[in-house]
Order: sequence, then C-alpha cells, then structure tokens
Amino acid sequence: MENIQVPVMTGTVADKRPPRQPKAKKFDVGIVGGGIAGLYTALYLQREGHRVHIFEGTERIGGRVHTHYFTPDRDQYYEAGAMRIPMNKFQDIFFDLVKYVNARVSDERHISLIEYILATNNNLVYINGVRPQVTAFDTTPFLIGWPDIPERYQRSTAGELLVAAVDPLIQRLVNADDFEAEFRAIVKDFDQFTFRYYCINVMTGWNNSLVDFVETMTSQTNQFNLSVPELVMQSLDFGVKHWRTIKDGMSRLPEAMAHLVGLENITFGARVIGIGVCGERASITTRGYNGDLKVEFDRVVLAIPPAALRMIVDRPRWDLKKEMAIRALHFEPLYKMGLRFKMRFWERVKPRPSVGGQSTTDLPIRWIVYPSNGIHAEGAGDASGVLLVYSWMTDATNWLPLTPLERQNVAMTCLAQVYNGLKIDGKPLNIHDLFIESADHVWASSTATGDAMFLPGQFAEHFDVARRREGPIYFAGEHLSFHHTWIAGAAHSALDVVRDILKTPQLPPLGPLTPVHLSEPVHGVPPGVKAPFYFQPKNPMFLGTPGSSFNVPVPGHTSYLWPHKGYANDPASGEEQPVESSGDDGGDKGDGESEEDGGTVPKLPGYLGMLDKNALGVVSAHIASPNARAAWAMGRVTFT
Ligand SMILES: Cc1cc2nc3c(=O)[nH]c(=O)nc-3n(C[C@H](O)[C@H](O)[C@H](O)COP(=O)(O)OP(=O)(O)OC[C@H]3O[C@@H](n4cnc5c(N)ncnc54)[C@H](O)[C@@H]3O)c2cc1C
Repeated sequence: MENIQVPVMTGTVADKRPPRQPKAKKFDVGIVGGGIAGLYTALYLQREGHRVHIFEGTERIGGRVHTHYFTPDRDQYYEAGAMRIPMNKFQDIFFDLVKYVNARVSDERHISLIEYILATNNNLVYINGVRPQVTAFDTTPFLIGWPDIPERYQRSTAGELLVAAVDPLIQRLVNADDFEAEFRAIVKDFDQFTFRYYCINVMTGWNNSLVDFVETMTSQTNQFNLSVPELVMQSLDFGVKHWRTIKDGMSRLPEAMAHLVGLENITFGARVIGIGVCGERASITTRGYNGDLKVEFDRVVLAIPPAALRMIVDRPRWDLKKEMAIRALHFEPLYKMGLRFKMRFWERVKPRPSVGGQSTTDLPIRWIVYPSNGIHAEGAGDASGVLLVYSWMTDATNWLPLTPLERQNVAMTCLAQVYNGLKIDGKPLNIHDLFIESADHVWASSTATGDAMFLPGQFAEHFDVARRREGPIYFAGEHLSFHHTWIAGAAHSALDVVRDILKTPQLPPLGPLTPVHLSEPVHGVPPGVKAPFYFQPKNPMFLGTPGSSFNVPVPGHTSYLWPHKGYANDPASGEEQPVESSGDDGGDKGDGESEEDGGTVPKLPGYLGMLDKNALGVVSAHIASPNARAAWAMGRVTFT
C-alpha cells in the first residue's frame, strides 16, 4: 500500500499549524498460519495501522489450540491441543492477551479463566500391573520394585529426584534479572548434553535405571534424551502450583482473536504452496479448492512450524545454516484421545476418586487427564463427561500405525486395566458399559507434528538462525521462542516479529493497558472490492462426510453436521444430531439458535469461521464475484 500523501496547504491557515510529521510507512502484511503466532502478529500489526491478511491452510482457526466439542452441551468437549496455563511470570503474555481480547470483544466472546487442577493426592498410578497407593511424584523405586537402583536412592521419590536434578538451573532462571541472558548462559554450558547425560554425569551416583524411573514417573518415554535447557524450561513451568484453563474450551481464545482481526482478513482452506521475493516485497501462492492465488505483500510472516515450512518447496533457498535449521529443529510427537462416558465415573470411583489432575501409567495411554471444567457444575454428578489420554515422544509415536478403531480399543482396554477392581456406588465399575464415543488427534501426523523440543546442540546452533528474517520474510511460531510448547511461546515469537518489522525493539506485549484506540484498526477489505477472496469449500471433505473434521452449516437448515464422532458403541448417540436450542446454559457461550443468526446457524461454544453469519455471507459471495477477481488492492492477484 502506498503512503497517502496529504497535500500541504499554503497560506495563513496552514502557516499556523505545526509542521506535519511524515507518516510512518504502513505495510500490507501477508501472514501464513492462523495459529496463535499468526493471530497475535495480525492483531498487533493491525492496531498499529498496518493491513494484514492471514492464509490458513485448514478450515479452522487456532492451529494447535483446538477444542473438540462432542456435542454443544456444556462440558462435552476435550482439549485436543493446548489445555492448561501455569500462573507464573513467564506466562504473563498469555494472561495479558486474554485481558486485551476481553477489553474488545462482546460479552458472548468474553474469555473466562477457570482453575485447572494439575494434580491431586488421589490420582492413580499404574506401573507394571501394580497400583500403589501413592501419586506418581510420591512413588519410590522401592515401592514398585524398580530394578538396579543404587541403595541410597531406593526410597527417594520421583518428585524429589527430579527437583534435585533441575532445581539449581531453575533457580538461576527464576532469580535472573535478565532471563534471556541467563537462559543463553545455560545454553552455553549445557545445550550439548541430553538431560539423561546430565543426570548421570552431574548428579552423584545416578545410573540409567534411576533416570528411567524418574522419566517414567514424571515425564514420558525418551523425553530425557532431549537437551538440558528443554527439560529445565519444562520443569520450571510444571513446578507451578496454580493453573488456569479457558471455560468452555481453549479454542475460544483464537476464535475471539480472529474476530478482532476480522474474518474478512482471513482466508481459510488456503494452504500456502509458494513463497517468492520480488524486490523488496514478497509473494504468497496459496492453493484452494478452486484454484491458486498469488498475492504480493510488503512483508510476509511465516507463522508455521518447520515441518510445514519445509513442505513449501517452491520458495527461495536460504543459506545452508538456515536450511539446516529448518530441516533439523526437533518436535516431540504428541497424541491425545478424548473419551466420552455416560457419567464422570473417575470422580465417583472408590477408594480413590480423581477430581481433576491426572493419573500416571506405563501403558500406551500414559496419562489419564481428568477435566477441571464442570467439576462443580449443577447436575455434574449424573451428567456425561469427557476424560482424555495423553502421550508424548515415543509413547505418542506408537499410536501412529493403528487405525482409529484400533486406537479406541487400545485406550479402552488400558483404562479398564487401570480401573480394574474399583467400585462405583458399591458395585464393580465397568467402563465399557459407560462408554459413549471417542475422538482423537494424532499430532505427529498433522502439519506441526507435535511441539518443539530441541535435541542437544539445537538451541546453540539453530535457534538464532531459524528466527532471522530473510529480506521481507519473517518467521514466527512457538519453536522460535525460548518458551517452547506453550501458547506463551507462540505469542512471544510473534511479538519479536512485530518489533522487527516495525523496528521498535521496546514495543510492549498486548495487554490490559494497551489503549483501545491507539490507532483505528485497519481492516483489509480493499476499496472497491465488496467481498474479499474466500476459497469455496467444494472438496467433499468439506461437506460434512463421515470422518470429516469440518462442519458446514447449510443455509436454511437447522441441522449441523458433526465432526468425526469416533466410534460410538451406542448407536443412538453415534448419529448426526440436529442442533436444537439447548435452553439457557447460564453461561456466556450462547445457547443454540439465536435471533442474530436467524435461526439457521447454531451458536456453539465459541465456534468460529464459516459458521458465523457474517462469514457465511462472505462465503456465499466467494470468488465468483467479478469484483473479487479484480486486482485485490493488497497486491497484485493472479488466478491460475
Ligand atoms: C497436544 C498439545 C498440547 C499442548 N498443551 C499446551 C498447554 O497445555 N498449554 C499451552 O500453553 N500450550 C500447549 N500446547 C502448545 C501450544 O498449543 C502451541 O505452542 C501453540 O498453539 C503454537 O502456535 P503456533 O502459532 O506457533 O503454531 P500452530 O498452532 O501450529 O499454527 C500454525 C498454523 O499454520 C497452519 N499452516 C501450516 N502450514 C500451512 C500452510 N502451508 N499454509 C497455510 N497454513 C498453514 C496450520 O494449519 C496452523 O493453523 C500444546 C500443543 C499440543 C499439540
């Protein structure tokens, strides 16, 4: 976009005015990826007066923030991606972002934070077929007969051992005036080592078997083969006592952010397949269901994980170090399955009911995570509920070869083993009788492949070069922050990019004190173009076929095509369900149909995108519009 030249007035009136400052250049910025990093970048640049457009490869906003709603009823969801936020100063950027968003969205989109319970004293442990009467962190090698443990550590708990290993380095970070400088010092000293090597060589008398024990009880298989700084950062966050989650689902955050950015500034179903540099500008080529689109921008931000960037093969070759970093940066595989039951049996089972927190097993399911939402809701005792199983690293990869039905069977068999012999209301618990349905997300086979968790040497060797801009092209994402695997990390990396683009290193994070009207947000609908470009979802996978994760509202109908429902053993609940008004849910998420949506599109907990009435309008005025075919003022547009 060109600068708008304000004509200089001459004569007496103009002479009395202070001389005009030249306006700072306003950029058109193309952002690839609609995860937190892309959205944060867009929000920030837009409020500084720049014009942004996000290209999201899928039909959903939020990337790895992904709440799966089984039904529109309260608490019938699981967090397939991010689910909990520790309340420490390193996560301030998240809490500030929530306040920033809340100051600007309608009540309906307001984000409420509720307590997240990380662990309770009643959570179960199930190791090698044994269910000791302690929690995972309180388990000792002696208690479960772990082999080859030096005598002096036989009665040390897993929690004590982990703290002894990481605390000296954590204290350095917690007490540092300059976090980044201290983190870099730790990188300099320890980045070349795996955490396992560190434990065996720095901790007196530890052997491999003791490391295996601590890893099994406090982490997941082979995670201690990652670099020392990664495990220190992870322990720093998981050592926090108080946690929060978002009421009615984490997806409410990216959805609210997207509404602030403006749905007309986001193109869904637009997988970017090419990046080019044209002088000082850059181009994005994106492929949708009805053709390719090439757009030029002043700046391009690639807010996508390295696995996704690597698969954009039509792009400049950067120097060998940069390409090596893109190839190498290690992501740990992650796997989650949500299982919905007719009652929240885990809260009623005797003798050890789990009200929140998570149980630890050495089975393929590894962790059983109990929902913190809905614990005290009215009628929760008898209502259906959802728990999830969660695996990392090798434990996550092991699910890959299985079909969805096989995965469901494995998870159910594991859960039955853990709960074998426990009672509910005085009778033996049979979880198969209570099961309704499941859904899962194999992150290892999605574009991100998991979360960034670097191998030894990668912080020292690849981190800075991976973050470095290449001409008009900038890079963002959680992997490019010091705080891997957190929403906070994605937001930090986006803030770094915004500072870099605007050449203002001191820009503060978005927060409660950010003035609402520092400058009017600029919306990207170019003059003369009524409907911005939207890919029309013609592909069958977008039409709600079984197995699809996408829901297209059918204008004029009240039905709603549900996402992948897993494999319900109850045919009655396995069918697609029409969405009726569910009555007053007493919350802020809306309740079924509303006047606003004309009774045709159900309002679901935070569901965004094309379900939105306004977005629907845009979808129907898609590319066929001759105006949209005209040059899009953000740059030159080519349809092929
Ligand atoms: C299972 C799991 C549990 C987690 N738990 C927590 C937690 O409890 N707390 C927490 O704070 N964080 C958690 N995280 C981490 C957090 O979700 C991520 O750090 C953060 O969401 C990453 O945001 P991002 O924008 O960097 O990347 P992403 O969210 O991956 O966004 C990238 C986006 O780019 C899109 N994209 C990719 N390729 C292309 C392309 N070629 N063209 C167009 N679009 C493309 C993707 O579809 C995606 O929407 C978890 C993550 C996972 C997977």
